[in-house]
Amino acid sequence: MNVVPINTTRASHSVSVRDLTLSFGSLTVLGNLNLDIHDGEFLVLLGSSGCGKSTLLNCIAGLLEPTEGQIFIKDKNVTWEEPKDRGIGMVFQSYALYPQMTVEGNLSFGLKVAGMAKEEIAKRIARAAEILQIEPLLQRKPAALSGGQRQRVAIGRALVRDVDVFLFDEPLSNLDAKLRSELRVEIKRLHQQLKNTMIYVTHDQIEALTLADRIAIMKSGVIQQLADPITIYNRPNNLFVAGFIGSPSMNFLRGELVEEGGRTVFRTNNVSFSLEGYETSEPLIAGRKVVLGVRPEHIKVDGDLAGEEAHEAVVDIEEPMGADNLIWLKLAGHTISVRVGGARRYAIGAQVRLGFDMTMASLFDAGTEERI
Ligand SMILES: Nc1ncnc2c1ncn2[C@@H]1O[C@H](COP(=O)(O)OP(=O)(O)OP(=O)(O)O)[C@@H](O)[C@H]1O
Repeated sequence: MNVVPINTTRASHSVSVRDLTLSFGSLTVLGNLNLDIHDGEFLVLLGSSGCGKSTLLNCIAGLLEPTEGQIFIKDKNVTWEEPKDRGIGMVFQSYALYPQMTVEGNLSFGLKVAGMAKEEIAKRIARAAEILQIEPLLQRKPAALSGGQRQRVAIGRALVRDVDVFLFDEPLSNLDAKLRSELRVEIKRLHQQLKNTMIYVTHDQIEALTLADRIAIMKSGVIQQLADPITIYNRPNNLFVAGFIGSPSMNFLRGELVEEGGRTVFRTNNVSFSLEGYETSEPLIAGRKVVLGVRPEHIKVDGDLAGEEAHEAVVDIEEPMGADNLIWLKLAGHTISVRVGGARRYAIGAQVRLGFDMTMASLFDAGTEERI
């Protein structure tokens, strides 16, 4: 008889959240939430303000005690462990540096308190300073640092602790746009270099799409979809995810599935759209009220069309954005946006022909709002 050791049947999880419920009095912020984060994974918790992402991160960090459920880090049940005993390092939106200490003092403080040997502390600070390129700043105090430099020091403080898991709570949201994109690239490089598990909270979809191995997109304390960024972008689970990700937003057309010439087509305001190329494992049954979602870059205009079905539309307004030109058009009683190359310009009122790339479209049930 073959005996399979229990732990070989389980995937390697760095962090596991099991049936987590967190309530503040009568307000349940997280209800029965489950999430497994792989070893070395960069997981982004994404959602709008108040959806519970910081609450989830704080439960993992040990800053909030779950009402129910358990949390495992590296297969150890840490539900009742102190934050300092969880093998985590946390980086917050506010840098929380000690103003009276130098950068070096800030980096070494926690290690000194933990009683670490001087040589080991020096070694760790040198390594962190090199990785984060803050060597020239070590003797400065936080007041003499820019926001980006302060946040690097805050990351350094987590780095010197040599933790298994990094937790980031909107670390870039206090920085201006340019710094934010620079530090975003650095955090990505840091992850590629260290290969630690990182859990990163943000409401910024660009941060989520660019940094994440997987995104957990949340609404009202519930994970709506957990998948890699391309899947989230191209095959959103439901209307909420489809509308949250993408800028400008996906175009949504409300209508109905109808039978026409032996095929099921999408019909809205008396205009029919072929669904040829749309992939689904469900049968498309006539009579169902649906929402058709198409991203602005998945609509072909005039010369891009290659003999597929096309519809007349009228240019309403255009927004040139340099590399791209976003045109807003009236089509079948809807206003939709289409992304074309920056060099292509359209006169207001011009008539164009549009074709939807149904292989990239999304169809949702109008009632449940779930993907078909
Ligand atoms: N200590 C608390 N007492 C009562 N309610 C709280 C407490 N902390 C958070 N909440 C509530 O829990 C919900 C989730 O808050 P949380 O901070 O997790 O949201 P978030 O998604 O991180 O949003 P943000 O991006 O604004 O921080 C909110 O409705 C918030 O008002």
